[in-house]
Amino acid sequence: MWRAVEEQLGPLSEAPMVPALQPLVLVVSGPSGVGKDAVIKELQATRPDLHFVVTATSRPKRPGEQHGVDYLFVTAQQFEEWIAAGALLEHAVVYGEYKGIPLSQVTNALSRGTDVILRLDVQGAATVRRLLPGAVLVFLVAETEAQLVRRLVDRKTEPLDKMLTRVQTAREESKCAADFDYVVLNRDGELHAAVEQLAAIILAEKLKVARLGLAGAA
Ligand SMILES: Nc1ncnc2c1ncn2[C@@H]1O[C@H](COP(=O)(O)OP(=O)(O)OP(=O)(O)O)[C@@H](O)[C@H]1O
Repeated sequence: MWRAVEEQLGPLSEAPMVPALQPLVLVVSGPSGVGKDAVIKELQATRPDLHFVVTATSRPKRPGEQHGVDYLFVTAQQFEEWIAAGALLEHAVVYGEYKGIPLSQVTNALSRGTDVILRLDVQGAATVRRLLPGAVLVFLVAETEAQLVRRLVDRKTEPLDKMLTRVQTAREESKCAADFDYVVLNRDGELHAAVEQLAAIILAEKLKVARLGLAGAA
């Protein structure tokens, strides 16, 4: 039968129908207190195949945070040297402290074929959209503004003046969802559901025809 098919239609190709999946860059963003760190930590626990970029910051460590794990805690001077050397993909002053993404972490992971997860504030996400147009941008939201502030208050990491700035900024940033590709609702007590949704986004994005280079291939 095989031979008959080949005789009628010519040799049957053993070439893969689908090229190897390309690594992607996924940005998790959203206002302060929405749960970016919490969601990323939970995703990290189940997905050793992803590279979670360790953001550099000049802000002081919060209790329980570890250098090189939660953030790279560096001095403002070190930060400025990195900026001058072009060693950061993106950087900004957020609530009076530097935050930035070491470029080498991103390029090294992508060249190994590994997907990269970035945690960025809203202005950083906009910068990455310009620099890496293929990046997938996810906007995390809480159920309500009140819920977001409850989380920040319960976290007990900000004094009142910093809290006011964060809530005011969150008000503005909450209007930015339209600049993102996906919105994920991080409901209180349902972190796991938000993490599952992120994993679903990663999978769907990797299988997109355009990303596989198949668009217009016919
Ligand atoms: N789904 C959830 N249910 C209950 N608590 C949550 C949930 N998600 C996050 N939290 C808690 O809310 C607080 C804020 O979360 P987290 O620190 O991850 O926010 P963030 O977006 O990273 O904030 P920032 O930008 O200020 O660093 C933390 O104490 C975290 O444990």
